[in-house]
Amino acid sequence: MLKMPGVGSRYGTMPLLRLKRSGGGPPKKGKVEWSDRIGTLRKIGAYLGVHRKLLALVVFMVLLSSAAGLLGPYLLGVAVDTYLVRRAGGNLLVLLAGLAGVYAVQTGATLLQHYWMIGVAQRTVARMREDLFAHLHAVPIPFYGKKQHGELMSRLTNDIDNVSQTLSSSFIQVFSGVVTFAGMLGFMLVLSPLLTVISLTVIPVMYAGMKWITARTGKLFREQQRHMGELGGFIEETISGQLIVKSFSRERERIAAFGERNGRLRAASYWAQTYSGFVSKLVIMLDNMSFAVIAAAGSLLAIQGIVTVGVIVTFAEYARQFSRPLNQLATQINTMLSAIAGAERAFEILSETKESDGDSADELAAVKGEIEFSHVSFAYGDKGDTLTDLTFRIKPGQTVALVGPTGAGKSTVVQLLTRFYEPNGGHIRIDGRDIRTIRRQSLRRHMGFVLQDTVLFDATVRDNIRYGRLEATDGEVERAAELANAHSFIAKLPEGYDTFIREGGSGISQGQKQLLAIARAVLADPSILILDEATSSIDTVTEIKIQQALSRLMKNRTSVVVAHRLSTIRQADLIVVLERGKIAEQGSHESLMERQGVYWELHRSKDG
Ligand SMILES: Nc1ncnc2c1ncn2[C@@H]1O[C@H](COP(=O)(O)OP(=O)(O)OP(=O)(O)O)[C@@H](O)[C@H]1O
Repeated sequence: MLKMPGVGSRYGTMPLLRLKRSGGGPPKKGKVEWSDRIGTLRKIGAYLGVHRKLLALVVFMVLLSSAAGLLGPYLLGVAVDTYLVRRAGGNLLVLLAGLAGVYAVQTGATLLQHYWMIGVAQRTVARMREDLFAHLHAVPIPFYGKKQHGELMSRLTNDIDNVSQTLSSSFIQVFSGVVTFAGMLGFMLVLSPLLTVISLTVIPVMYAGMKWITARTGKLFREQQRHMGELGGFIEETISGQLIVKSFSRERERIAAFGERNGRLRAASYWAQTYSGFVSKLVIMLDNMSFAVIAAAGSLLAIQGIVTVGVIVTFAEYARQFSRPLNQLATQINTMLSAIAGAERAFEILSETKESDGDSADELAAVKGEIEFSHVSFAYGDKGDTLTDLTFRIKPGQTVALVGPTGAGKSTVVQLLTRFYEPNGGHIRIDGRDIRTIRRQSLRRHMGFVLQDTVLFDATVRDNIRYGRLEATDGEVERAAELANAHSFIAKLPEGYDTFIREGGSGISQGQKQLLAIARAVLADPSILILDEATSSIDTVTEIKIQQALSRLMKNRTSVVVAHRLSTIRQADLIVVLERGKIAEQGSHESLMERQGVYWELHRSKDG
């Protein structure tokens, strides 16, 4: 059966019964290098750079709100000294109005910075998602065979979501934390260097505590994301493979295997959350400590007349806010580390090499349809040769049937012809031209596929057929369905051509799906047809309909058939019999029967 790795036969390629996985996701690194993180930050920076102007506005608003936040406590201190301590005259109302104004500016600036930053963040992650999605279409097909689909989905959703949340809030918080802290320090130094030094004594304790925590949380968040991806992959696999799970009564094993993965995610999340939770507790404790230190030291200094009561009020107010920027820094650094971990996983996809056509490859104009394999050899990775020295040729409009036992290499021939894989030796030519010199998209545009496992999208029957040629009119779609013998069953559907097909075509039989696939190919009208005959038993009436439709489709069209039905094989112009990757024999049905070789044996056993 023709299997596009991870794309074609769902059940065929799925490791459903493999209970112990070595783990999906990126290879586990012992230590996260800062250079890796900086690389990721640079990439995020490049995305953010597009919104420079909005970011500049955000930065301005952060500066404004931080400045207002600093000015408030200072004015409060002045008020205390002026009106309470010295009982000096003056207009208290003006000062209070000034204070109200400062806090109003702070609130306004905070709201605006939030509003603009969300705009930047959402646009940035939307572009990341788009780039990732586009890149998924640019990577070669073997990539999909290596990755769990749900795990890939998790990178596009969970991981990007993490980046989105961080950009929306953490960025501002960290920046304003730094600005506020620096400003506060400046103010404090001007007011009383001695009290400043005393208040800062808690910082080394805080720093040591934070360092201890963040060293653990970064790694734990990566683990958490990795396990989340793995679990996502497992869920996706289970949902799409429910039929197989149920047919083999493997529900219990499946649930147990889920439990194992869920347990790993729980453990990773538990420790990640626990450690990151420590941060805020630590900060509150230090906050109280610094308040106590300022109150005690400040009172002593005030008694000696070194500082005024107003300065203590300002310091105490700062002390209350002191921990806020540091807290923000610390907690947000955790969130940011988690987001960087997510971004790293997302960018990992972007760093996958794209399917490259090479500089010399160009478009393929009209195709007559001659196909030639000349001494073609191929191996999947460093496994031994899957195909060895394949040579055969068909003229335009002819049909070649690939036959042979399972695993002989029939599908691999098709994978090479479509350039999903490249041969290690020999040449494949279409109309005498080596396909390596043809752009993949251009090559595939001349090909039509009718595969065993027809993939239908969540769309109407009409649009599913139209997938063959997007600009086709409704009339052309219906004409194609008629030629494909699909019209009569479509007409009986509740809403005819406008019936919506859900979840890959549930509610439509296997045979009907094939008829739709044939209609798609009829509409696409390709020069070369790639056909993977269904092995599954289909009722006789539908079988006849499919046969009829296929004969119409194959007429005057070069066809490469991974053949299972004797009728198709018999009518083929050339039968290539494969055995363990080599051509055992080739020729027409009559000539091969006459030889009484492998084909003759195969034919006899099928007949019997
Ligand atoms: N993506 C892959 N990676 C590694 N090995 C593969 C891959 N696809 C197929 N193979 C191996 O290559 C050999 C030929 O496989 P292929 O699918 O071409 O056989 P086939 O004749 O089409 O079989 P069937 O009739 O069962 O579909 C098999 O041994 C198979 O295990």
